[in-house]
Amino acid sequence: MTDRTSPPKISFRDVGCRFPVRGGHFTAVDRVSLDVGEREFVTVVGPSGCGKSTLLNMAAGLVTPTSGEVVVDGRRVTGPGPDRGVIFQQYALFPWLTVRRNVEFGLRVAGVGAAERRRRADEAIALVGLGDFADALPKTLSGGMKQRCAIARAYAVDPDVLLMDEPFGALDSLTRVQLQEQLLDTWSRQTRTVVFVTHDVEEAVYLAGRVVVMAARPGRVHRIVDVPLPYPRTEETRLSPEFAALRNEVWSAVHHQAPVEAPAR
Ligand SMILES: Nc1ncnc2c1ncn2[C@@H]1O[C@H](COP(=O)(O)OP(=O)(O)OP(=O)(O)O)[C@@H](O)[C@H]1O
Repeated sequence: MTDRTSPPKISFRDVGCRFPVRGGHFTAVDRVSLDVGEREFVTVVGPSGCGKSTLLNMAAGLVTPTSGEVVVDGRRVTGPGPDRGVIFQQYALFPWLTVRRNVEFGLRVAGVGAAERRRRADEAIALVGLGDFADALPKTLSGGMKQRCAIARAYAVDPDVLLMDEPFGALDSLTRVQLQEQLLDTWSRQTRTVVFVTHDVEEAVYLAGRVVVMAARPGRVHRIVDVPLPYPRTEETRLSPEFAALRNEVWSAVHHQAPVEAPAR
């Protein structure tokens, strides 16, 4: 499904990010180089604080790199854009708007006319299985349904790239599995490139064609693990010995990272 021979969809080119802290700087991401192909599904895992969100936010244009650059479709990222949809762990829905109005919001901002807005919103709502709840307010929805709504909002704008930061992190494991399957199903039918940050090694392997394992202090790419399991992935995939072997490999890469040596004085 992925074409890694054509020019990359997203290129992290020697990208770094330092945040000012009292008395100096903290290097959150250090010289990361990574190409993500058109239609590729890449997951990013690593210990807490290793810079996963910062990396994603640089691709989203929400954080500016302090060195290097992120390039999408050959253009340097200088800010957010409709070509990149971002989904966070917190649903960030407007509580006073119905599901449909929430989903229409980005389209309204983009100046899409009312009829087209409605059509695209309803299509995205149906895609995430919320068709019966289009007129519901967020407070009447479960956590999983709220997250489906947030995903529908990103889908409606029809971005080429989906940047997802722990989108299922707050959900119970059953809902999480359902949303993983729905995401893969949608991804397989569309032409989207996905970068998905997670703490969950099993989730990382289940979804991805490649898992990027990051290391902390400073945040950098530690290893990249190919996941040559065929799509569509199913329960059988999760129970297969190949899946278990890959999960163990990624788990070891995350949990047995060599300690960072103190810099030479
Ligand atoms: N605006 C900021 N100012 C200062 N330090 C920051 C800022 N944003 C992030 N950091 C630091 O950069 C490091 C990387 O943060 P980041 O949120 O990218 O890590 P992460 O891998 O996503 O963590 P987690 O898995 O816990 O969400 C952390 O040590 C964090 O404290």
